[in-house]
Amino acid sequence: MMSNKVIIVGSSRKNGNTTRIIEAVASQFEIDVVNLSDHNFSYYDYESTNRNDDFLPLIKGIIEKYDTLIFATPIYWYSMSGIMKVFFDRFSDLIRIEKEWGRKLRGKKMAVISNSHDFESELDYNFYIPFVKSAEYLGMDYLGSKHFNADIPEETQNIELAFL
Ligand SMILES: Cc1cc2nc3c(=O)[nH]c(=O)nc-3n(C[C@H](O)[C@H](O)[C@H](O)COP(=O)(O)O)c2cc1C
Repeated sequence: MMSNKVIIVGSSRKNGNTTRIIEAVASQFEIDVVNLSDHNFSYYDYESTNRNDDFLPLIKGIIEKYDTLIFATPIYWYSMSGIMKVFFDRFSDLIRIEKEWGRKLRGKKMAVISNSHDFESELDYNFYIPFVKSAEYLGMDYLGSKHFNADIPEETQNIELAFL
């Protein structure tokens, strides 16, 4: 069955906490997964000299196939992971050189899955603002977020995702 939801994972390690949590989410909810580590793309370039790297085919494939994009990232320095930030920066290509693809994001849905060694109630800063504001800018509907404590493996059993 083709799912119209995809989890886009961006972590500095491929077999770490984020991947483990997302494997559990994906199997419980039958959601496809794209791991950014499987793709080669570089940080945003105003000259677009990297226009032939993996970013454009990757995002176009995601836009064509899915209506809900769930971004999964560990918390690194109170922010999304570096690879996820680079992926987000490349959305500027969809605003500058591939505008028709940027417009196709309008009306799609965005959600976020984060993890760290804290409980969600202990996050005393708004980690999710870049996602909320980016969704708003891109015309996407922000559904919400779910935070996992990577030290509590039981959290990945019987997961409830309020945003789905
Ligand atoms: C570079 C780096 C920065 C981190 N910064 C934070 C942080 O600001 N707050 C926090 O709670 N945990 C922080 N952590 C811990 C990670 O969020 C946590 O270990 C997470 O589960 C790692 O997921 P991963 O295995 O997919 O990398 C950091 C870890 C790394 C490697």
